[in-house]
Amino acid sequence: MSDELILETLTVTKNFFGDKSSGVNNITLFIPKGKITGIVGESGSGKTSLLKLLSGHMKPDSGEVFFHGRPLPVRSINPLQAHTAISMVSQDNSGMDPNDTVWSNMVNALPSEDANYAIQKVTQALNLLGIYELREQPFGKLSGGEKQRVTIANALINRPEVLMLDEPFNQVDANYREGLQHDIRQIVKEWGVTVVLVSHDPAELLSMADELIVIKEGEIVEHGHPENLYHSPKLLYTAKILVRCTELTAAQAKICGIKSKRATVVIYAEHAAVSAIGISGKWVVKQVLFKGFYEELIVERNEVTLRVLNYQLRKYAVNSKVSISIKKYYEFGKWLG
Ligand SMILES: Nc1ncnc2c1ncn2[C@@H]1O[C@H](COP(=O)(O)OP(=O)(O)OP(=O)(O)O)[C@@H](O)[C@H]1O
Repeated sequence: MSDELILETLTVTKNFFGDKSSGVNNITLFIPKGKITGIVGESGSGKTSLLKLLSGHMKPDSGEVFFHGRPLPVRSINPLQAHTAISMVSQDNSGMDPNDTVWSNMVNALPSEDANYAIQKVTQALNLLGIYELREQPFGKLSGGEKQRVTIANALINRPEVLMLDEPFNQVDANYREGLQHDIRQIVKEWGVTVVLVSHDPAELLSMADELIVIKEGEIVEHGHPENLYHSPKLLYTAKILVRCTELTAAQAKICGIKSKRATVVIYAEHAAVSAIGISGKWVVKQVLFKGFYEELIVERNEVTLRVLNYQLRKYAVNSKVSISIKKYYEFGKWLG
């Protein structure tokens, strides 16, 4: 059964300088209802522009955005029902007054002047994100992570159908980040809210998103289920964004024992195994990066540098000689770059 769609774009283009060098170009996409769609791409590829177009914050030069199958007009001073159904959390917490308390900030954002209604809504939203105790704090005095929680609570206050999140976890430490990710997944499950998530963190996108859209120079270049994109990327660009990997030329790949006629060979860190014994032992450990329950080794041979995962902690010291075996590799032609 195919997913019900909530947002669609049809050949949407928005350029800032009259040519294709900025913004987004000719984008047709479908956002499934009640799912988390992740948008990934290098810096400046057009992710935020796309969110603004999808939420009616920006008018396309051409093409159309549809919400529930109907054209979505650009926002004006009096927002339409469709606009209140789409809530956006931007990177800069804009819209929050740093000198005002969390409570006042949130009450002020509500359209109704009914005090009981406001108390109920704000209390609900703060509890949802587990931050009711922050209500009397000035927004500007909160930590980065607390600010993010408040901004997300504020965006959820009117129970939107779609929540757009533009790098919502970038100021948050690892523990807090996981808690916030968990809460958002819970809200998606319980409310059936649709999330569109822009992030630079591949681990976050792979674990949170149901669908991933890869964007490059303002165009969608690949899309699909995160697991499929991780294991079978069509483009080198996608592999480099999502995976801890090493990119080699065909000549460099030869040093790893790989014969390839393609322009580029990519080796994922988890597909290279290290051992202290073996016929070659020609690789030298250059760096040992402690990662908790595993290490990432940077090994070198004839100026070829590889990233390798190692689960036998402290087994290999810097400058020791090791053997490397490659279990799997990916080849990319020039035209797929
Ligand atoms: N209001 C604007 N005026 C002029 N150029 C803009 C404007 N907004 C975006 N751009 C340009 O359009 C391109 C895409 O920008 P956008 O912010 O959408 O990228 P992004 O993928 O979100 O980047 P990042 O990951 O760095 O946040 C960039 O070259 C940017 O400079």
